[in-house]
Amino acid sequence: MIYTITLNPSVDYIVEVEELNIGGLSRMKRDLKLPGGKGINVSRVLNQLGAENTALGFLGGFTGRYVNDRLQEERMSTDFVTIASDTRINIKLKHGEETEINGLGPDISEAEAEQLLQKLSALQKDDIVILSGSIPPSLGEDFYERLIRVSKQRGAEFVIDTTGEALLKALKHRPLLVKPNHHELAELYDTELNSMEDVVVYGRKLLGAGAKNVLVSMAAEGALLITESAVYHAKVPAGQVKNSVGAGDSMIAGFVGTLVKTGDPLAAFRTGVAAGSATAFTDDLATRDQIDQLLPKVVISNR
Ligand SMILES: Nc1ncnc2c1ncn2[C@@H]1O[C@H](COP(=O)(O)OP(=O)(O)O)[C@@H](O)[C@H]1O
Ligand SMILES: O=P(O)(O)OC[C@H]1O[C@](O)(COP(=O)(O)O)[C@@H](O)[C@@H]1O
Repeated sequence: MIYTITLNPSVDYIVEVEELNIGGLSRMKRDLKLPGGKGINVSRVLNQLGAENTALGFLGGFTGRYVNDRLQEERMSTDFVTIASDTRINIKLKHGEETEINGLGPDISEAEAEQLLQKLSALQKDDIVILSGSIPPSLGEDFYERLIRVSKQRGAEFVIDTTGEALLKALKHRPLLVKPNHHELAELYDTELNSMEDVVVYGRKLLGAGAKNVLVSMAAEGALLITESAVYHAKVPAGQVKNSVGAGDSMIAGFVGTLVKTGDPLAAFRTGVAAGSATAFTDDLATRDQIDQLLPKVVISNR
């Protein structure tokens, strides 16, 4: 069974303006509210792929109820801890470019945090826990490590998609997969990545530090899969980008969902890339049909 954990869900408020008048008034051309947060996005795409999973994390207030209602409409399996504070609202501003303003996240008490840790005591050997997104400051930077320790004690594997110290600290616990984008990878090692070779060199460092599989996503430039035995590059299929929010999460869902089903990292990579691109080419997250259509158009080569 796959579990996703979203410590910091959101209502993603997508706003499109013709022109952005900083310091003046801009009128919206279009707006859209979506249930967000990285693990929640992973769960929604896993559902599309028919991969059984349960979404865990914290939800609170009117925004938390909105996210929960939307997930129930999609008949998702969820087991969130209800918290006293409001789930955040993240602004995704489209004005030719995409500008994102993400909230820090709500206050979460130790008692609420403990409730989530308790839920992990039901994990079983070979379950997969996907830890995705930022940590609300009230939980403390080491919260992922607490979740990883409990997961490992129960014999579960884990995937982690976060940034900075929290990612570096997780590596020694041997994640099944990490998926930084190329900007996050550069930031992690305080460097600049000027070529694909540079990306491979720094991607391999993540492998050396403990990750079993490394995916480095590079938006329109595709992605790299780096394993102990090989390095592959995938070119993305052609298409019109509508909303790339959630592309990385979709990629993780495609990869993990297919790896669990087939045990084949290359098939998993192909589905991951197709799912990422299918999400970039649609307003909301990708559907199964959209992913299936792109699968044969993903070109993978050995590096
Ligand atoms: N502009 C795009 N065109 C085609 N595919 C894209 C585009 N943006 C993202 N994708 C797909 O989604 C994957 C993840 O996107 P990326 O933006 O790198 O991740 P993140 O959302 O984590 O920053 C990419 O590897 C690619 O397969
Ligand atoms: O927890 P963070 O890092 O603030 O990210 C949360 C945001 O990431 C998203 O999950 C999208 O992530 P990706 O575009 O990286 O896939 C949004 O739904 C959400 O607003």
